[in-house]
Amino acid sequence: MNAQQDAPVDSWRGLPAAQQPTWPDEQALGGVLSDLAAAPPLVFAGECDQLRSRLASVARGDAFLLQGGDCAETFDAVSADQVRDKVKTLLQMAAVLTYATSVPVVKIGRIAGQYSKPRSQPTERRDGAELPVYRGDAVNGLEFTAKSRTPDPERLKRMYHASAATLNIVRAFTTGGYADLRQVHDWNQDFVASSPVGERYERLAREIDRALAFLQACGAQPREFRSTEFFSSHEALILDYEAALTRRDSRTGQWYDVSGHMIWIGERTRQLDGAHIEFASKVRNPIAVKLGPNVTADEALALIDRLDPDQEPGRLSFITRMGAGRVRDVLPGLVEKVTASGAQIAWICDPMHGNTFTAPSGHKTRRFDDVLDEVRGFFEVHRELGTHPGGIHVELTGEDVTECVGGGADIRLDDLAHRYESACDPRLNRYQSLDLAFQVAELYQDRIVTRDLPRPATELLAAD
Ligand SMILES: O=C[C@H](O)[C@H](O)COP(=O)(O)O
Ligand SMILES: C=C(OP(=O)(O)O)C(=O)O
Repeated sequence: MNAQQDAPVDSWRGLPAAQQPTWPDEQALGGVLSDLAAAPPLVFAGECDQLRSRLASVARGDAFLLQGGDCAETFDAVSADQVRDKVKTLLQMAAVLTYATSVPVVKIGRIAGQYSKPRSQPTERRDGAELPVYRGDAVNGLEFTAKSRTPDPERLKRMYHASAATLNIVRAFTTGGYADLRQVHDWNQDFVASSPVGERYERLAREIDRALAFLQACGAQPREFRSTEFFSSHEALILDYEAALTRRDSRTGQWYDVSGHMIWIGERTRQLDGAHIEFASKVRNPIAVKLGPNVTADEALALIDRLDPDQEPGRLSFITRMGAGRVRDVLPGLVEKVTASGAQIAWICDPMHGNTFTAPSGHKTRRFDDVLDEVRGFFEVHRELGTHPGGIHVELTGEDVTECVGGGADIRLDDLAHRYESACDPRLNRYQSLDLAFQVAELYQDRIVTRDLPRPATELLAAD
């Protein structure tokens, strides 16, 4: 790949760019950006193409997407154990979903680049003091002091190195034997045995067990048992960073943002005439856009015109985050109009961002039941319209944190302070994530039955 300086993708500059940090020292920023422009790519164009083709299957209804990870990654959490636990949780969820959906599950982490956050307010007040709000480790520190909250461009370099280290660990875990499907299934069985609501999931776990035993008895040792494809993604928020990591692909001459396989544009930065959409329109990565409850179908169609004018399946995904109370009202009109336009979009449900509230203790939190209800609404709408519920996008961690309430272990509002570690929004913990995967699996199986599609052959073997 050629370095970005050869012919920068520059058309976004000069357009209104929401949510950008105010760097105190432009010269220092310039130095950092030229170092980043000369740095090796974090991902390769061919890998982004591979993901685009996997997402094309999602858009066509032949695959399901599981995208998940931290709300905000932090530099301190770049450790083998923490990255492993996140990947492990996603692999466990994916195993259940693969069985239930009988289609490939495309796995994408909110990982190795999710270091910047759009915020509702520019400043935060505590005990009479007002300071700039925390915008993610790529920009400033979480600690409430003037020094820590001052944006520091050197952090962009730390983001690059943290992403590289994380990707290295992810690649090792997903291809080095750790992801072996039989081992992942053993972990799931442990979860079913130890979860207070595990009984509910026993049937599914037993069916998977039998399917694996059957394949083993047949002598099947597919490579896919031992390693798995796993892609990275993050919100493309700080455009100076993303542009510095944009390279021309020597094979095709096209531009790729090599900071991650998929990038998404958030609900707060998706203005049609804004810099983020312009930047995303110029790179060949698969792109996702978050759509909140106030989006109009015309806006969605205009986004397709800007980002996917050739209507290429896999190029564009819409991640809807309507809230449990709105999804059934807002989503149908949107899906109907987009489908009528002929565009093949992958529809993904983010059941987190429309369901946040502040607990009496002051913690931002989400109810597991609301999360599940939004996913249920998403499935209902797609079932009604005969369209494909393409996947879920979730904020989660592999740790036993107490940030969201409810789920099998029934975390209560009073428990939130016990282990609340998110640097920004609340994540499902490991148990809540697996609960969600089992429940989504059930929803998907209901859909298979409803649409009268063939049941998974392995399921027919499991005569309950
Ligand atoms: O993750 C999403 C946003 O960055 C986050 O919800 C914004 O939070 P705020 O409303 O506390 O700024
Ligand atoms: C900020 C985020 O979401 P949204 O843009 O949907 O608010 C996010 O997913 O981190």
